[in-house]
Amino acid sequence: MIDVKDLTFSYGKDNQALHGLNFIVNKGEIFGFLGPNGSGKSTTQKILTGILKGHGGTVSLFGQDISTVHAQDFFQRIGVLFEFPYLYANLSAIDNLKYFSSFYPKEQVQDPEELLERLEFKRDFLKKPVASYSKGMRQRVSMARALISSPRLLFLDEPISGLDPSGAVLFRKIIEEEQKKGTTVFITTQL
Ligand SMILES: Nc1ncnc2c1ncn2[C@@H]1O[C@H](COP(=O)(O)OP(=O)(O)OP(=O)(O)O)[C@@H](O)[C@H]1O
Repeated sequence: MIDVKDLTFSYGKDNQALHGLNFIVNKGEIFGFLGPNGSGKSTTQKILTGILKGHGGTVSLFGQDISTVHAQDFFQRIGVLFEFPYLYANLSAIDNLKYFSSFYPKEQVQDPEELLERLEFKRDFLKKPVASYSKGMRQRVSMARALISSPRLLFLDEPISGLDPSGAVLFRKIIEEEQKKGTTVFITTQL
């Protein structure tokens, strides 16, 4: 599902973040990508999810080199939970999810309300703006955003950050449920 060969990346001339990284993730695996602060985890995930361009080496997802795949086709097949939640602060959880769903074919999209219920999101806040949410609530909406398109490949950057212990247990359960459906999960986390 993921094949990374000799991956290199530099921020500018003198700041090489990745020096020849190699790994393979098989279909249906939950793959933990671990490393201390500054070791290049987020940089790698950003390259794998098409956000950061200009890498050296090759990255293949679904058996295709990502630099040759059409952007829309690529984004419709993956789900991403970012390190910093990319949500619209003035929109509610439901409206954020409706907006992000509009980028995917209808038959692929999950019902936002059902998804948030699965993530044990407080019903009272469904229609309140994201700006009024706690960190854990935002993380639940971000997870819903990653799952909204029923992706076959899921990238999760520090998924349990900001969650209390019961939230962390819930997220682990959801990740395992996704794996049982055949989804491949790439989890970035610190050591
Ligand atoms: N936007 C950027 N501009 C310049 N250098 C960057 C940028 N983002 C990351 N770096 C550098 O690239 C290297 C890898 O950083 P990266 O954020 O990928 O590591 P990380 O393993 O995800 O760290 P953390 O666990 O702290 O999130 C670091 O030396 C960092 O300073």
